[in-house]
Amino acid sequence: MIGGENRAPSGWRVAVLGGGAWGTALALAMLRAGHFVRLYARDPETVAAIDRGENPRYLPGIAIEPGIVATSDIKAALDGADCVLAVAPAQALRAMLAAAKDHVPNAVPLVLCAKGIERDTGALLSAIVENILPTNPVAALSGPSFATDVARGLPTAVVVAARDADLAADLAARFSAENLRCYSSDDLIGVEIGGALKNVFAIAAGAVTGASLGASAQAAMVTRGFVELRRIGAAFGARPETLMGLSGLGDLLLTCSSAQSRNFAYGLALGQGKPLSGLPLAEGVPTAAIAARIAAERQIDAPIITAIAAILDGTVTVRQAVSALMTRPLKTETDI
Ligand SMILES: NC(=O)c1ccc[n+]([C@@H]2O[C@H](COP(=O)([O-])OP(=O)(O)OC[C@H]3O[C@@H](n4cnc5c(N)ncnc54)[C@H](O)[C@@H]3O)[C@@H](O)[C@H]2O)c1
Ligand SMILES: O=P(O)(O)OC[C@H](O)CO
Repeated sequence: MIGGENRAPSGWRVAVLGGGAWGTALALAMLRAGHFVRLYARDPETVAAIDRGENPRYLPGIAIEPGIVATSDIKAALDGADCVLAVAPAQALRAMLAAAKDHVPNAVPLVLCAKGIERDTGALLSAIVENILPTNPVAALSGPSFATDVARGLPTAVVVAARDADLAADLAARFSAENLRCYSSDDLIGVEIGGALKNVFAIAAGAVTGASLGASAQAAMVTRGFVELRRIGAAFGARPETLMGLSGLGDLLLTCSSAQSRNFAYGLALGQGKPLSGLPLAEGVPTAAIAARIAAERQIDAPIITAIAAILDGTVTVRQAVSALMTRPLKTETDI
């Protein structure tokens, strides 16, 4: 057991796994919601920095208020946890859960906070949890929420989803605080799909801006991208109203309109022909590849996703992709 527990009587012991931008911001959000928070960061330098009240690598310039117990010992982070937030990048989730597996208390909720689809398998992140931790109920927290905004305590609304509506509502109530408003949903798959696919379109939006294709092209891309998101969502059984909500349309609008988004910034560099190596995490890169494969396998018309995947793997240039998209056979707009 780690010392220094200071949770409110009604608070939970929340284990946050992942010491990057989002893990640190969510640890702060959980602290402000009255929980006792342990933050697992595999990098001891991050642990030392959080102990000093900062995380300069991932949240530069943001003060980390005292109260978070940081550790690079995953067993200690999980000991006695009432709830676990998984905040490693999507492609690292399986490895992190494998390391956590023997220490996650039985039956406590595992809340997915990453946004992506596993590139090698096409698995949604909830399927990975259900495979590795079959006795832990899965939830997902998603929606338009930049880590810096949440860490600064700026007003933010997200959705917490679980297959069990009562669990989703309970988690949403426990996670909400003055400046974090959590809606609940029982459409876990819908929330996952929206959060994963919006990253691909954020890259596309950045590329449109970077290549100076104009505001009209930007609006067209976001609108038609949302059609693709809805098509793929439907194939996975997502409810349309979920895709219209915070985790789908809401997050699409945020990340397609702000260079604060790392996916948008990645696309911007792509469109400008700048080097891509060394840029921060852009979850849309692996998700584009697997989403294009899923669309092809399931015969879902997803030309923008396919174009972004082809640009990212170097098969076509941005200009060639735009030309191909603009000269596709005409169709009715409502033909989704
Ligand atoms: N940053 C945001 O604004 C934000 C907001 C909402 C959702 N998200 C999502 O949260 C997820 C994480 O993003 P982030 O912003 O924290 O990324 P980040 O690059 O800031 O940090 C990633 C962290 O994960 C850790 N990590 C990587 N592999 C690991 C492993 N196998 N085991 C343990 N830790 C591992 C890294 O050490 C790092 O601390 C992504 O899916 C992202 O889409 C991010
Ligand atoms: O910086 P991005 O592009 O990873 O986006 C962060 C969040 O997903 C925004 O909701």
